[in-house]
Amino acid sequence: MLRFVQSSEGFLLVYSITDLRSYEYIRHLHQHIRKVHSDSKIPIIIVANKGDLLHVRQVPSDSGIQLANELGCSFVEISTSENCQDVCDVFHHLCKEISKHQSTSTVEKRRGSIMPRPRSPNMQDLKRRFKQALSPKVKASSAMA
Ligand SMILES: Nc1nc2c(ncn2[C@@H]2O[C@H](COP(=O)(O)OP(=O)(O)OP(=O)(O)O)[C@@H](O)[C@H]2O)c(=O)[nH]1
Repeated sequence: MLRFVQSSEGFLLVYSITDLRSYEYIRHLHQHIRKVHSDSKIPIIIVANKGDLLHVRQVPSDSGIQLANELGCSFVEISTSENCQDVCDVFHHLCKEISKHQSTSTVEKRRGSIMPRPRSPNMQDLKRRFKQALSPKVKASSAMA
């Protein structure tokens, strides 16, 4: 699993709204991703599946939203069996987030590689440094006199 997490550029963390344990496991998966990827902005979407099984729901939508906010992820509730378009949309959304993330991190890397130009010394600074350099000599010569 580590190998897959390392080589991935984005994640869909899926739980079932009918299974509280699968929801609780999301936090653990998220921690694992964070350990492997130091980049805190790697795209992660939390997906609540089986949205059609409302009569056996164990996880309210609000809990999913709350968790996603807390972990800084996107959130969507879907039903893979009722609406396969939802599945396409989730993957599409993830791909968009990955490409956005990659373009911003490339810009940041470029910015980081540009060395700041050394500031040329201004006259005030030169005067101050000149005085500083002279002052021990002045003291020494007055002590001799
Ligand atoms: N009603 C409903 N059933 C679903 C949905 N998604 C998957 N299922 C059903 O849930 C069962 C398990 O689906 P799998 O794709 O095998 O997924 P799994 O990870 O093994 O999931 P679990 O067995 O539920 O832990 C299958 O019978 C699917 O048809 C959904 O959105 N709604």
